[in-house]
Amino acid sequence: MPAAPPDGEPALHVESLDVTYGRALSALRSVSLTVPHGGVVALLGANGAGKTTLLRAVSGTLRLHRGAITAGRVRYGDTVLDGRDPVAAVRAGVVQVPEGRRVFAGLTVDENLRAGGLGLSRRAPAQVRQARDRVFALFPRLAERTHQAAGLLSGGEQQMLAIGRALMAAPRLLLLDEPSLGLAPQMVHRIAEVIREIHTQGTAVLLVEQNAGMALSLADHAHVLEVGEIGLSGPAGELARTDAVRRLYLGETADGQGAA
Ligand SMILES: Nc1ncnc2c1ncn2[C@@H]1O[C@H](COP(=O)(O)OP(=O)(O)OP(=O)(O)O)[C@@H](O)[C@H]1O
Repeated sequence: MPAAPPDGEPALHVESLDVTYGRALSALRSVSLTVPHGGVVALLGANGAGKTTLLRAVSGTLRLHRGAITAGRVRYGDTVLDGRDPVAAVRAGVVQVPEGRRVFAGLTVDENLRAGGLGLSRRAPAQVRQARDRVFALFPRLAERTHQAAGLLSGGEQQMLAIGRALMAAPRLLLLDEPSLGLAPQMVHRIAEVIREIHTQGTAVLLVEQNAGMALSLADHAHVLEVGEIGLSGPAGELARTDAVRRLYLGETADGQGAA
């Protein structure tokens, strides 16, 4: 892995990015943002705004979905990422947890975790053990279920496993796509705590969330995507106070009350 930039310095650079699917569908237009080393950045937006597409462009999984970068570029430090090579992204230290907590249902918890470092050059068993210990410290429930088939875990536990599997690659930047989707409030709270802990341990996070309240409480900085373009950007606390974000994403009515 290349050397990390100093804390707080931009590490991920998305520069004037255009992405299309197939020949015609333009999903992102001239999107620019940065994620600082060790920072948390939230990406909000309505369904279909292009949030997942942006994560795919960074994690190198665009091509799997017939998408391509047609202008601009993505780089992590000095490494240019072309949207087509997930292994290059993992080697640069960038790992995505896809939406829908896709775990290997027929494999055990332990086997799922072992799959997490694949693509990296062979690591010493001690390094793998260290990565797994870190995951188990964050998610004691997984430690109690190492030999259980992942498909038998609850939804929240599967989300923990999906995050844990990504952490096995010891990322510098974790891309999280809707980690709270479909989870009970208590589990959403737990996932938020875990994201905070991951950040405290020095991993940067780019967080896509429909739960804007949670995302803005975790992030330093946030962007709102509107139909493929960045509409609003700013410090998370400031964005949370803008009328548009309060109404559209935090469920407040025009008189400032919470929606029923
Ligand atoms: N594989 C694909 N092929 C064609 N079009 C796609 C593909 N994936 C996404 N799109 C389109 O690209 C646009 C952006 O979709 P994307 O999934 O990135 O949005 P999103 O903000 O993540 O939405 P959601 O919150 O619903 O997941 C949408 O118009 C969507 O229909």
